[in-house]
Amino acid sequence: MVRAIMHGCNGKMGRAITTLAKEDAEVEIVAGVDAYTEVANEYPVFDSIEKCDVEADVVIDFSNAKAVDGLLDYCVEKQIPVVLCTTGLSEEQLQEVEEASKKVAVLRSANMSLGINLLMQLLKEATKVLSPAGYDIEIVEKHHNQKLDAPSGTAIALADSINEAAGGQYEYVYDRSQVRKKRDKKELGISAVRGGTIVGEHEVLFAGIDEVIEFKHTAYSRTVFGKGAVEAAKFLAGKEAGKYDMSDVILK
Ligand SMILES: NC(=O)C1=CN([C@@H]2O[C@H](COP(=O)(O)OP(=O)(O)OC[C@H]3O[C@@H](n4cnc5c(N)ncnc54)[C@H](O)[C@@H]3O)[C@@H](O)[C@H]2O)C=CC1
Ligand SMILES: O=C(O)C1=N[C@H](C(=O)O)C[C@H](O)C1
Repeated sequence: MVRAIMHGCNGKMGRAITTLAKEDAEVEIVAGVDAYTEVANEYPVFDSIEKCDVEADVVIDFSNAKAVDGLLDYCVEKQIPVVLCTTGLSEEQLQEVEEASKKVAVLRSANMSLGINLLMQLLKEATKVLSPAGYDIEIVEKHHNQKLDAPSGTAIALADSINEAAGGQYEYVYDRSQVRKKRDKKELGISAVRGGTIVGEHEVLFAGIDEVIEFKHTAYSRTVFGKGAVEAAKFLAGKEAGKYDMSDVILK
């Protein structure tokens, strides 16, 4: 049985994972952490990770970028592997993730779903053919109106997969409203839409002369992310220090 601390336990994803863990005989949430504690939970809940004194094999994190620094310090100090799913991390924080992964196992992924992780592989193949052929590449993501960060971590991760396959030639463009010039071939546009309760949509367009190829992933519920996170937690428990990602869990 893998004992997990749910960091961000009272948020949308924390609640989804609490439900999934109850149905899974191989994982148990032994404690939660959340800045919001005004609800009843079936496990002890602390209002900050530093206060959590419950023994565990892994931390699952879906919280807030501001909470990630303290979480990494805690996991390094207690030597607990961490599945880091929070998005919107700064460049400095990504560097801290690198440093932490030298001392403890860290699995960071902006998207825990099987579909998006497969899409990242497919995009690399498409890019190798369509980028040299001059196709323009644009990403459009849509999310609910409660989301704090934009563009989504997934949109950036999809762009990074494309750029890796293209030898790093693309520059990401998030806003065209301040310039009056034609699109450069080396641009990779990323646009964010926010509204209602959209769980998560990502579209990648390869636009050429007289044809457009579109890849689209739609998440219809948070369960797709939750299932991936639970599998990642089981995979990461007991692993040695290092940087892991979802391809280690689901695409091997
Ligand atoms: N990697 C993936 O597959 C996915 C990542 N996410 C990301 O996960 C994060 C959380 O998403 P949601 O659950 O939708 O957000 P949410 O806003 O519903 O939940 C976040 C929770 O974190 C809590 N929190 C805030 N500060 C905290 C702190 N210092 N310590 C502990 N808890 C704290 C909040 O009180 C809240 O309950 C976001 O960054 C989101 O983009 C969301 C879905 C999938
Ligand atoms: O905040 C969300 O909801 C989501 N965030 C992740 C992201 O930023 O990519 C993943 C998913 O799309 C849902």
